[in-house]
Amino acid sequence: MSNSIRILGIEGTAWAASAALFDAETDDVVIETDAYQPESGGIHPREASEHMHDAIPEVVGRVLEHARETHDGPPSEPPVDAVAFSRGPGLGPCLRVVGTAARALSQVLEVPLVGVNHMVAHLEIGRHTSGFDSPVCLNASGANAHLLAYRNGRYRVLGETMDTGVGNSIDKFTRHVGWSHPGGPKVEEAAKDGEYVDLPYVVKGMDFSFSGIMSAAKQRYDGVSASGGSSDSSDGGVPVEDICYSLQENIFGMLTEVAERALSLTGSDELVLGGGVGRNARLREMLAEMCAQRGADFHAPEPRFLGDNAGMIAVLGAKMYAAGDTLALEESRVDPNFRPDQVPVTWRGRAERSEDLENASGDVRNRERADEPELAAGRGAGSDDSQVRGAEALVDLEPDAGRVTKRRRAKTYRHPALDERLRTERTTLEARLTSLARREGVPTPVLSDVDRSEARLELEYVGDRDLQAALSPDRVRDVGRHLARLHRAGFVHGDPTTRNVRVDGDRTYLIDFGLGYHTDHVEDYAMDLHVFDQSLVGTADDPEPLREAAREGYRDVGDKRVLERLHDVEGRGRYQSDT
Ligand SMILES: C[C@@H](O)[C@H](NC(=O)OP(=O)(O)OC[C@H]1O[C@@H](n2cnc3c(N)ncnc32)[C@H](O)[C@@H]1O)C(=O)O
Ligand SMILES: Nc1ncnc2c1ncn2[C@@H]1O[C@H](COP(=O)(O)OP(=O)(O)OP(=O)(O)O)[C@@H](O)[C@H]1O
Ligand SMILES: [Fe+2]
Repeated sequence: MSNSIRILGIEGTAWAASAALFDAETDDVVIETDAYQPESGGIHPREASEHMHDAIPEVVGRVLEHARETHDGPPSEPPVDAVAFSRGPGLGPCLRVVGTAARALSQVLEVPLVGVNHMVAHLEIGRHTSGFDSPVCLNASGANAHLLAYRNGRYRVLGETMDTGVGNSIDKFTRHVGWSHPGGPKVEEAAKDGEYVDLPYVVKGMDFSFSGIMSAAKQRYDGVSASGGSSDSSDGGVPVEDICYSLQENIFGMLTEVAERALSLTGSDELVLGGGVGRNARLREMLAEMCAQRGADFHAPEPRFLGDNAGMIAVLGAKMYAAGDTLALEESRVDPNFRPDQVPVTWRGRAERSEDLENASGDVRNRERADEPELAAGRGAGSDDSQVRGAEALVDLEPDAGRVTKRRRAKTYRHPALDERLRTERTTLEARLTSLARREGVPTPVLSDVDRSEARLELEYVGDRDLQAALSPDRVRDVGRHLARLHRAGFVHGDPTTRNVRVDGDRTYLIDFGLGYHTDHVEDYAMDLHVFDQSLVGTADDPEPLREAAREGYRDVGDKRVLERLHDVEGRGRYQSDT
């Protein structure tokens, strides 16, 4: 391998026609971007692909010219070592233009082709610029929103949006109020003059959904109450700046909460942010504050690396190229539904620590660690044996007295009104559903005291370990049965992870019902099971037998329509076009 790698990156999944040159020796990234601006409405796939068709050759031409000017070798040598391009996810018509351009360039320049997953690139650019070794990543982009963490050769999706991406949701609201695309920056600007109004807030384990909050936002703007009736104020609706402010508080509060839950579940103390919505200062502020309070490190790349850009494609392309991860022309098809967990991660570890890339990184701290650390059970910073810090609460453990005290402390990153509402609601629900579950034959701790105003619960100490530390098919099957019993009784747990199950020999107890709620929708039951399934995938070395056991247990007691729906939930491609 040569002692310096130079990669031409090409991006064009939706709106950014972009090319970049990454020089691994100097760590320089030169990016040329030509943005597609719809004349009205959101992104039209056909118009966007026409933009790619015109703009990609131009941005590539400029970057190649720069590559030639800065190339040391003889003019007969190609000015770059490989061409990297976004293979997906994205809009099919756009991806095809980019794929065709990349293939042609690789043939003309006689250099290999590297096919990059755009979402993994959003993550890896943060890992590259921070020097973090194994961070949790929050991707907050237009068409996506998800949490990723590395485990056993893949980036696992720990949690994601159950409907549209975060940026697209915001853009739909701004279209409704007549603002031009993209809406995100306009919401950020308007929010500066806003005050807080109540809007829905939906997280399910580490998954979340935006559809409810978005339709409520539109209705309140229009002056229609959620029940369909009277006006919100005399001039028709809630002032738009109040809605923008509150949208940011709730949506970014949700993203920050799930990010904290992912840090807690994985035991990681590093978070990176990726995606265009990451340009929002309020989102970055919330994430930074949450991390500071947990004693975790937070990193957001500079703005040019957050929104779609070819720089991130070139940087990940260089790592893949160094690992020998190139594509033959005949297997270089684009994939509009390319999920990040489909990508075999070839470049981490030995290949990445090749001298070239090691020297190239601006900040090399943490790079020396011997092996890839596995995701570990996390007890949170500063805890000792008698106190556990969960993602939400501080739990004092008194096993000898057979008692635990759980306090939901204020989260200062959240708006105080929202924080108060969530803590009271969840404490009340946890008390009610913990008892209700036991009546349905599901082992849970007995509740001895509740103080709603202090968001404090006193509960029986149960089990001697978390399921996370004692995974077995029998126990997991038991949990499958428990969930089916709850669902038969018309409610969900809301956060059934391997840390919210306590184990005592063969017996398994469900704890932490604060995200539960009453519902008769098959979709909600399937989601509950999906959260458990995701937590098995996120924490077990060999999750398959456990996932099967969970389904078996559920099948013993529950409604098979829920398992059928689970299959749909899992198969749903989350990439949705914006139109
Ligand atoms: C697959 C790919 O095409 C797609 N890319 C994408 O969505 O572009 P990206 O640049 O990551 O994000 C654009 C979104 O980012 C939002 N955005 C940009 N600046 C913002 C800001 N200051 N506040 C809030 N949202 C912002 C825009 O409104 C828009 O919805 C993706 O990564 O999901
Ligand atoms: N009743 C109990 N008996 C024994 N241990 C408990 C009990 N309740 C909680 N714990 C311990 O404390 C940990 C955190 O509790 P809990 O899940 O209720 O808090 P949390 O902040 O909601 O956590 P998270 O949101 O991360 O799931 C549990 O994983 C478990 O190890
Ligand atoms: Fe993107």
